[in-house]
Amino acid sequence: MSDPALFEIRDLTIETVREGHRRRIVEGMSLSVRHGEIVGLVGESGSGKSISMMASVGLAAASLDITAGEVAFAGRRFAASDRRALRSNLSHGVSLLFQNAKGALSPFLTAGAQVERVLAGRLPKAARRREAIELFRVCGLNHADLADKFPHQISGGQAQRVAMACALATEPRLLIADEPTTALDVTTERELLRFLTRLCRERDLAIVLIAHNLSLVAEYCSGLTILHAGQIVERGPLASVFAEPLHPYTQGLIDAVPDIDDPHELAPLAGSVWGGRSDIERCRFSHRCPFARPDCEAGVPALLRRAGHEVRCVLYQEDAA
Ligand SMILES: Nc1ncnc2c1ncn2[C@@H]1O[C@H](COP(=O)(O)OP(=O)(O)OP(=O)(O)O)[C@@H](O)[C@H]1O
Repeated sequence: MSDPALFEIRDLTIETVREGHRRRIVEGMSLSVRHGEIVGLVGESGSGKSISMMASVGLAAASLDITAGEVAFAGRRFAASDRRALRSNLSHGVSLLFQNAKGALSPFLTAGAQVERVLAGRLPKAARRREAIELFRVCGLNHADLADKFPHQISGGQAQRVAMACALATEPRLLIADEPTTALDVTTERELLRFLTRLCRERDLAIVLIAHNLSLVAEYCSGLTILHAGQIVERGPLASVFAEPLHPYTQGLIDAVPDIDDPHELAPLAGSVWGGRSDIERCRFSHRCPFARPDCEAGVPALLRRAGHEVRCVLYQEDAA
């Protein structure tokens, strides 16, 4: 029997009302992560990655309507609309890591105090210093050198590691890392992601890695979900999606990745994420798709199993019949 999921989102739908019009910003989003697994959630800016993950832990803004969906964590199920139940049940097992830690850390607390402040939630005062030293070590930081420094006195990479130490201080089983390396240079980015991969193995920590950059995800994740305008267009084991990307959007994202062994002109994707018609149920990529045809706007294509993973595109509907 396969390992059951630690964390699962099923059919999450999020709506907003703007100028009297109801707008579905996430539609039927699902995602599953097993213990110790890293899965990537990829899509362009505005495609709904952050909002889906925030909603799944009860942190969606009050102005958003969670109209459908369920979240399961460590064997317990919750309605996705029950923000309070999600927050109180997931806050101990799930940590969040964002980009630009330097901006997110309190400028008035030293690096050591930031970590100890989180530890105060589960340890008596006397034990906090020892645990902070250990968390600094785990995150590749020297406590003696850095604990008394304020965020503006350390580098971006060090600040991100302090944020990671804060995230680990609650002993999470799942880390949601929302573009954690966007503000860092390429070398520090790789270092941090290698470090996260090691953590996964050593602590059985599961990670949802949110990213724009498909090449980054390709190196570190075992599963991949691709989101466009709030709809999943393709998902499955990373190796399978890369071996045979089926959706024109996935193909476009892959074509936009530079390849040192196969230099090619990078083709930016035409159009914008939310540029198409919003008054009908449709494939939300149709207005940008080079293969678009009338039935793309005749409803939302089903997610179908093809070539070892799943794809949502009318190009593959006929052979399903
Ligand atoms: N509180 C909110 N109220 C209304 N709309 C929102 C709210 N938060 C986000 N949105 C909209 O939801 C859509 C998805 O936003 P989201 O931040 O999830 O995108 P993303 O894929 O994470 O993008 P990025 O990579 O830039 O962070 C966007 O169109 C955004 O404008």
